[in-house]
Parts: sequence; C-alpha cells; structure tokens
Amino acid sequence: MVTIAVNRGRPGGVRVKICGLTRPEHVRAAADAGAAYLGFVFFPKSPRNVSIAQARDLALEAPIGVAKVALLVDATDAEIGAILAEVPLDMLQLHGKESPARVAEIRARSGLPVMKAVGVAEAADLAAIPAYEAVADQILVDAKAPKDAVLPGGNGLSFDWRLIAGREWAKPWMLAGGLTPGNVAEAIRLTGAKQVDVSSGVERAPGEKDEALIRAFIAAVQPG
Ligand SMILES: O=C(O)c1ccccc1NCC(=O)[C@H](O)[C@H](O)COP(=O)(O)O
Repeated sequence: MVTIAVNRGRPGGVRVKICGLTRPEHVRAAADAGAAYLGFVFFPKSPRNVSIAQARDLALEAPIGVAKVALLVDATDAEIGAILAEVPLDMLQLHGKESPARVAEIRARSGLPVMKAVGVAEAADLAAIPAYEAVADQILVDAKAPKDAVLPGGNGLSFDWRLIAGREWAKPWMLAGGLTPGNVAEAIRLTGAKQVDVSSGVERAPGEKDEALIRAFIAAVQPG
C-alpha cells in the first residue's frame, strides 16, 4: 500500500477533504481551518476546472502535511503525465468510469496513491466497491450523478446514508455527496465515516468557494 503524508486534525478525528479549490486564499483558508486534503478538479466542463499552471500555484500554497489531490475523469496517460510533471501532488482521485484494471494501471504508472469514486444511489451500487478496494488505496463513496448530469460528481446531491450505516470496508474510505455544514455531523453519526469530502456545500455559487462555509464545515466535523 502506498502511504500519503496526511497529518492533520486531532488524532482519531474525522478528516476533511475540501474539493474543487480554484483560488489561493481558499487553499489557505481550508488548510488553516484543518483540512487534511485539498482537491483540484481537472475536468473542462466543471465550473471548478483548473489549468495545470493554476493547480501548480494552488498546490504550492498548501502547507506540508496537507494532501494535494488531483481529481481526474477518465484521463489518458498523456494527460496524467502532463499534470504530474508540473503539479506537486500526493494522491489521484479517479472520478470517471475507470475500470479496476485502469485504476491499477494509473496507480502503477503514477506511483501515487489513488482514490476511486464509486457512485451510490441504491444498495446494489455498493457491489462495485470490493473490486476497486483490491486495486485502490482509498474509496470515495459518493452520490451517483443523475444520468443527464454534465458532471459525474460535485453536484451537491446526497444518497441515503442509511445504505452504508455500519458498513466496513478493507480500505480507508471517504463519504461524499451533498454534505454541508448543516448535515455533515448527522452524516458522520449515521455512517461512521472517518473521512468526509465536500465541494458544493462550501460554495456560494457553483465553483465559488466561500471561506466562512469552509470554516463552518470543518468546525461541524471537528467541534471544539
Ligand atoms: O466538482 C466537480 O466539478 C467535479 C467534476 C467532475 C467529477 C467530479 C467532481 N466533483 C467531485 C467532488 O467534488 C467531490 O469529490 C464529491 O463528489 C462531492 O461533491 P459535492 O456533492 O459537490 O459536495
């Protein structure tokens, strides 16, 4: 297993990933508030899409110990290579239709830990997880995007958290999908998640992060 340098938050506390960052002040706000992971979206159709140069500047703002994650959607080897050549990263998040074999290939070629997103709308969707656990370092248990959605994630939609209440997987996993400062404590209570990921829920408009919402989200996860 590849390990990553995540060293944030209280020991045993729930770790937070703030995804879809596009501005240095939001990187600093998320890191200062205690985020363990910072996500940069490489998907041109997204309002959170960043160029390689932008991502490099954002990643260089992150303090040591905060994991910098590139979110990729069915990226080619050439695309991944171009990103890795410029951006100091700690992890790749695969958010497309990558097969388990492709996940293993990307992990081997990049030398980085990979987190595979699995979309959940109903109990049957959880059956996809074991095959990805075998090849990925982490699993992102996210809401499944609607069929007609432009984005395969980051839509601010939740799934029924009761579907995974009490579930345990062999690999570390993160809960995502429609989390907000107002509902994340309940989501953690119901699911037992040790890591949570948010994008839309800390935005004032699509792609526009809000520092106060970032702080409120992390405070709701890590009270006191
Ligand atoms: O955020 C995007 O624009 C995006 C585009 C393409 C694939 C995935 C995308 N986002 C995923 C995430 O930001 C998170 O990992 C997660 O799905 C939470 O999203 P949200 O429901 O908005 O909190």
